[in-house]
Amino acid sequence: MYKNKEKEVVMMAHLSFDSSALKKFVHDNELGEMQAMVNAADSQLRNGTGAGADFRDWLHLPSEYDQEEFARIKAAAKKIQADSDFLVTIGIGGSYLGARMAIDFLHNSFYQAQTPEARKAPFVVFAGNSLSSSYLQDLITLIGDHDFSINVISKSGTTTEPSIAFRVFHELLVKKYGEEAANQRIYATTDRARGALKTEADANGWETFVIPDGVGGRYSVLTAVGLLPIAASGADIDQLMAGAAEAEKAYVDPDLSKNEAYQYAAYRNILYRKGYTTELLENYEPNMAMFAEWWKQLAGESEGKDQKGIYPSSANFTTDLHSLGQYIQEGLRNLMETVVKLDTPNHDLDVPGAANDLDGLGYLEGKSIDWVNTQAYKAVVAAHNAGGVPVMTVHIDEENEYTLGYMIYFFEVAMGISGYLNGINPFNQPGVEAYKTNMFGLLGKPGFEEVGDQLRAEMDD
Ligand SMILES: O=P(O)(O)OC[C@H]1O[C@](O)(CO)[C@@H](O)[C@@H]1O
Repeated sequence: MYKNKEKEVVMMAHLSFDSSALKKFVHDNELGEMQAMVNAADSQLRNGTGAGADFRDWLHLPSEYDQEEFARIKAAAKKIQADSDFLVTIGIGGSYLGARMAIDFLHNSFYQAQTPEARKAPFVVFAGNSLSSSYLQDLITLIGDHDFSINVISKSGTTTEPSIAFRVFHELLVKKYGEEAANQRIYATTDRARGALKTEADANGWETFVIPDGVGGRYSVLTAVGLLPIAASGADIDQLMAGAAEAEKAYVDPDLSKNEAYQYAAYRNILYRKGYTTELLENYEPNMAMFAEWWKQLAGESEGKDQKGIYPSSANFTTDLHSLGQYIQEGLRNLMETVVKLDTPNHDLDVPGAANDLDGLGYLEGKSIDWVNTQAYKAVVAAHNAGGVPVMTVHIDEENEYTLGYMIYFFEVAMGISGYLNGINPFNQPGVEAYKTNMFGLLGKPGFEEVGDQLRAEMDD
């Protein structure tokens, strides 16, 4: 494995935030001048004096997680591993993205195509995150006669997409195993006491796990929402929580010279006020593409409200340098970039030699491919910087559970601070109801008839 001394230092830090490429965009005095505002945001977040204070329980999840529930999650994961080839994980938004990104991040890039023996765990598949009938049928076909279990995840228990998918897979499960045995294969992650799913689970004896009241969907990956599917996939959730717990300690001091998560929040705010209104989260590892999708919900639902907020987008490098790269270099100058850069890959290879040198790559013969990747990253930072795009970098040492837990907490705490810095409630999401109301109207849901009539009339116009 390729390592150097500099990387060893980074490894000890697990994660480090690098703002050195911002010099052209942010003066030296500006960060310090944010300190008073950051102190106020910190107080809102830590003391519950800000809007949305009831949804801050994610802050102490890593250190205070219910140990009885944690043990049950691990036991359920073991049972699923023993009796299932597939775990159908049903949920959407915060009830989906965390588990999905973590499983991609923590496993072989071709996890999905591995044999069960190589994977040493069931194939965790996802449903209920779209309304595509083809997707559902393709998944049914993939599962075929294999053994499977279901983890249905919904705080409300009435979200349309997962509810439909759950009906489909529940029916399939009962058909395959009979009602009683099917009930032993359903794991419901939902509200502690209320809601449709909790009621149904209790009535049927399904094992249930809790989405705590004070944790919103996008902050729930370190609850059973993420932990059960992640554990079932064979990943080490003890290490995931240990990394997050370390970050919980690391990002507690509001002093901007010490707290890198707060620095990130402050720099985003400084840049946003200068007109950099879109942020691209970028990676140089294909298995981090879903991490950006998780981050987009975290940032978008937390900050995009009251007609303001940074628009969260993403790009996957180096592939998107050959598509979005043109726009980033020369398009509308409202972009900022945050790169998640992996410093030590799980595997490294050398560029092979070739008898002839027709592709002109001879000069790279014997060089590590990760070294090439890192030079590409450095080259892109310099090019985008010159082109007028501020770039920040979050360096992570390795792709493992510990680092992922650490990074999850880094971004969560940064978004909380960032939201308060922008004068909004970072923990609600009132805007997501608008499409639901219209959809319910068009679908004819009882109580929404008037909306439906009005929409149909407008559409006929
Ligand atoms: O867990 P539920 O209630 O099904 O909600 C799923 C997702 O829907 C939202 O409420 C809004 O779309 C998200 O915040 C949440 O993560």
